[in-house]
Amino acid sequence: MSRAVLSLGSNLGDRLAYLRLAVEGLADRLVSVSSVYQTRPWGVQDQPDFLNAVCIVDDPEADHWAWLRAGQELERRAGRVRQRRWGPRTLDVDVVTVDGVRSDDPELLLPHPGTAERATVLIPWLEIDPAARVPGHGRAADLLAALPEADREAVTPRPDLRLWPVT
Ligand SMILES: Nc1ncnc2c1ncn2[C@@H]1O[C@H](COP(=O)(O)OP(=O)(O)OP(=O)(O)O)[C@@H](O)[C@H]1O
Ligand SMILES: Nc1nc2c(c(=O)[nH]1)N=C(CO)CN2
Repeated sequence: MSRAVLSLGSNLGDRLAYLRLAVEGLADRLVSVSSVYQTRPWGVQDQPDFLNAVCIVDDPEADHWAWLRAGQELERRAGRVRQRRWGPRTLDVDVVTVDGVRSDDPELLLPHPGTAERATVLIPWLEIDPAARVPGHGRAADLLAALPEADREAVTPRPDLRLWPVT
């Protein structure tokens, strides 16, 4: 069994449609999907706000590389053009964790290196798994509590945007 946590983000075009495309592409492996959050950009700040969400997926056949490929295939379907690091994108799928796997291969770093500092990942993840842990870093709830208040305030729930189920 392989259970992965995937972070979804979009800040170009029809952002909700791109997040839905990702969730629909994962539908047969979905365990749970967070609400949608509107988030101020970190990294490169002169770009539009993101919509972010996190989903938990499960597939007995999939190893961590399979989850990376699945995410990249979804980005391809969303017509993602790889431009600058941390820049705007139609769809970003990051593999946050896969079970307790640790990897320092630059093609697939696990857990995803930004996780412990990103309220945009921790808040949606904790919504669907309050006991979440980042391998090597501890409880997601403690990591979130240690972030500056401004980081947490930059993440706003958007209950008006339904991601899953779509109907
Ligand atoms: N855990 C991971 N999830 C997704 N991609 C990863 C992961 N670890 C390494 N990568 C690699 O990162 C590259 C994609 O980076 P990308 O352009 O999406 O970075 P970014 O989204 O701008 O920044 P960040 O990864 O810090 O969010 C791919 O080549 C992929 O192989
Ligand atoms: N708020 C927010 N900012 C970002 C995000 C993201 O998903 N949400 N992703 C980035 C590239 O990985 C860069 N900046």
